Amino acid sequence: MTQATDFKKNLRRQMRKARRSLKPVQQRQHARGLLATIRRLTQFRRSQNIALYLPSDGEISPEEVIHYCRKFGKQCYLPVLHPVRHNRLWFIAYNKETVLVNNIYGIKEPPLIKAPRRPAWALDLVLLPLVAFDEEGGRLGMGGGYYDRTFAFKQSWRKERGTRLIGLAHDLQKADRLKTESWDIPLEGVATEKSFYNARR
Ligand SMILES: Nc1nc2c(c(=O)[nH]1)N(C=O)[C@@H](CNc1ccc(C(=O)N[C@@H](CCC(=O)O)C(=O)O)cc1)CN2
Ligand SMILES: Nc1ncnc2c1ncn2[C@@H]1O[C@H](COP(=O)(O)OP(=O)(O)OP(=O)(O)O)[C@@H](O)[C@H]1O
Repeated sequence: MTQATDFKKNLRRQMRKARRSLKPVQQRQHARGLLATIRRLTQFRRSQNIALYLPSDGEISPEEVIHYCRKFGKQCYLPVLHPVRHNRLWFIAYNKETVLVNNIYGIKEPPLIKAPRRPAWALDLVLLPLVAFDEEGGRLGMGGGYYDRTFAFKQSWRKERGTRLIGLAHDLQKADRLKTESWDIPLEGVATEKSFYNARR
């Protein structure tokens, strides 16, 4: 194994452990703090179709953001593992009536049958989960390459066009500058319970 992969593996283990160690009361505070960070962003205010996720493995919870979206008539979507195309995501509408099932990782997702889905490029904003981030928009995920593959089309688009990608994390998931791989899709920023780290300064 190369030194770089070793580094990623260790960082993943360390950050996943740190976020899992947060107490329920801290998780709830962070979920509220995250909403306070997000609702101020123009990128969020202007967006109508927004993809989020349901938290797992100690991830910061976007559930307060989901409630806020519903209250203000924004449509939420959840990622669903693509049944055929390897390591890609589909985005399915998520409403109060949506029934959820566990995917292979034990993360809740809407079932695919008959559900209205939206192509990745037609989402206004994607609030994506991550394991570690840096202030330049670098992201380390769970290692499946799901988001990188699904949003690979962004590499050929002008930066300011199309679907906007913002990472969500606990502030403690901030790392020193992460080495970017050729396939990594840069984030335009990362929102935590404390701040918004704008990578486009
Ligand atoms: N809440 C949430 N939903 C998400 C993601 C995410 O990171 N968080 N994903 C972001 O991509 C996708 C799922 N990707 C995932 C990739 C790996 C593992 C995982 O737990 N891996 C195990 C080993 C896997 C195995 O059993 O083979 C591990 O590392 O312990 C989980 C989710 C789509 N949905
Ligand atoms: N656009 C792509 N095309 C083909 N393979 C890709 C692409 N993007 C990523 N991969 C592959 O996916 C694997 C996992 O990538 P990486 O470790 O960067 O995932 P991650 O961003 O941490 O995971 P996730 O996006 O699921 O949270 C790598 O081996 C990489 O080669």
